[in-house]
Amino acid sequence: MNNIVLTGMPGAGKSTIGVLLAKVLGYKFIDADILIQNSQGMLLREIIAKYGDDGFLKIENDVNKGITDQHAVIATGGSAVYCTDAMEKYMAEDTVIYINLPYEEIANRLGNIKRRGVVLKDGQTLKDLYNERTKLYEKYCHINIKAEGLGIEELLDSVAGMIIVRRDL
Ligand SMILES: Nc1ncnc2c1ncn2[C@@H]1O[C@H](COP(=O)(O)OP(=O)(O)O)[C@@H](O)[C@H]1O
Ligand SMILES: O=C(O)C1=C[C@@H](OP(=O)(O)O)[C@@H](O)[C@H](O)C1
Ligand SMILES: [Mg+2]
Repeated sequence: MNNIVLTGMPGAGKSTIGVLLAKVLGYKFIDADILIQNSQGMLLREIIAKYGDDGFLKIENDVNKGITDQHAVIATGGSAVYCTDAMEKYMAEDTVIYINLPYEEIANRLGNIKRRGVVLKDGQTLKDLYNERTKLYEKYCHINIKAEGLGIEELLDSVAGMIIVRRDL
């Protein structure tokens, strides 16, 4: 097993869990969103405003594909699931974990999603986005964690447990 890659909707807790998981496993922690910001010297929402959704996704694909670290927990951004090359590389080389939450729980966590910077087409609602992405998160994962109602520590235990089971297979 190489890297652990966390995917899921914005607000699912990828970044929060990722850093804690890295400590538990003794791995490095990489937040792909921070790599994207550093690569452009701009905030995510500024990159989206400047280059549009497609331009942002190209940068996101390149940044994720370009990660060469090993033994790292990688928190991807929610839109990484559209980055086909990067997701295929992650699926081939790493363990991809989808943090799967019901729509209502995501909606409650995301107040102003525009401020965070989300790849959302004009007229598309959060619900539309959730439905569109769910199929992709399910396609590009090795482990689908049902995280409904789990607090941070409970989710951490669940994810770490699944990784240990998979290692033992
Ligand atoms: N298991 C959890 N239960 C409740 N709130 C959580 C949980 N995990 C994360 N959060 C909260 O949800 C918000 C989004 O978390 P974040 O880690 O930034 O998500 P992501 O990286 O998936 O977008 C934060 O306010 C965080 O504190
Ligand atoms: O889902 C999205 O469209 C996005 C999620 C963000 O990351 P988080 O999932 O960590 O919030 C970030 O990559 C970018 O602003 C786009
Ligand atoms: Mg994040």
